[in-house]
Amino acid sequence: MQTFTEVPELSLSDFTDGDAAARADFIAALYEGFRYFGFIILRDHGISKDLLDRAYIASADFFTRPMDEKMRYDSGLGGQRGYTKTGREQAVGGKVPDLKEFWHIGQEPAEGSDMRGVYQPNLWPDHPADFKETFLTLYKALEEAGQVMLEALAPSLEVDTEYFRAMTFEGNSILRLLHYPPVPEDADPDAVRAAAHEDINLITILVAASSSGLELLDRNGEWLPVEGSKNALIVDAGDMLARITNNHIPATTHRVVNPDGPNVSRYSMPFFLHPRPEAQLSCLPQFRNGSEMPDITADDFLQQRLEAIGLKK
Ligand SMILES: O=C(O)CCC(=O)C(=O)O
Ligand SMILES: [Fe+2]
Repeated sequence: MQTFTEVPELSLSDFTDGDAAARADFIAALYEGFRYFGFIILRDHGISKDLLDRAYIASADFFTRPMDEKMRYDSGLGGQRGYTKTGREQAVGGKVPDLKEFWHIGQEPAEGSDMRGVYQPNLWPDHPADFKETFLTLYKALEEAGQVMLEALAPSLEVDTEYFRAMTFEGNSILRLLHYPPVPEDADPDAVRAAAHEDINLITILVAASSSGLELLDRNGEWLPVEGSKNALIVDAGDMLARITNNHIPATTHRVVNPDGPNVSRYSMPFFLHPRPEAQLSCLPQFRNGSEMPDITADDFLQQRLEAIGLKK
């Protein structure tokens, strides 16, 4: 296994527009970065700066509204749609909730799709006016970026190019708009912006945050800051990918620490790429060695994990 001291940064255009050699290099670098860290940084991903800027403006516009307005969109659906206030979600086994509030946007299957009605409907705030259009566009762009990343990973995992695209087609993916407010003076001393956790899903595409704080736990047990260049995407593997590869691709533990500089808000936007609910998370035959986890559907696994993090009623 290739070893690294920093999270590698890759250019997606090598894969999407490069010649055969550039594509092969991208495929190899993605695999090596994912294998070692479960994380890579992605630039030249084709998602426009204008869309990312609009998304950050719309997100900050919503989160700075009065609490009673935000609470109108508290769906009570176990936090899977609309607004969730601070104090609700905590990492598996955590003692205190994270210092964050967030908004969840789910899949909107195409007209005529047999997935219509399967997912909870999205909620949309009245303000800002471009919220729905902006985040449906961003959802689709990040979903496509995630599917391309899995397509690029497929040859290294010895699965068909279309394997992950079929598994995630109209899947139960979530776009999460996160706001970490300035840390309150009376915050529990143990509380952090996001306590150490692993993501539940296949992979996460994270629009690099408005400020630093994200750290991953490396193979030596040390916390390593993850800093993408401006407008880069951070891509990490979740438990579902670890499960089907029998931890060959690790779901790396990560966290968001409280600021040590100015105590200001932090915004980020992770997109959690999920399979379709009925997809089987069986370990691929090429990774079986007797230590693999039992078969489970993506939806059963998700429900177990939502309960563990306090987002299921
Ligand atoms: O805010 C970040 O940079 C990371 C958030 C995260 O890890 C998560 O929501 O799962
Ligand atoms: Fe995460």
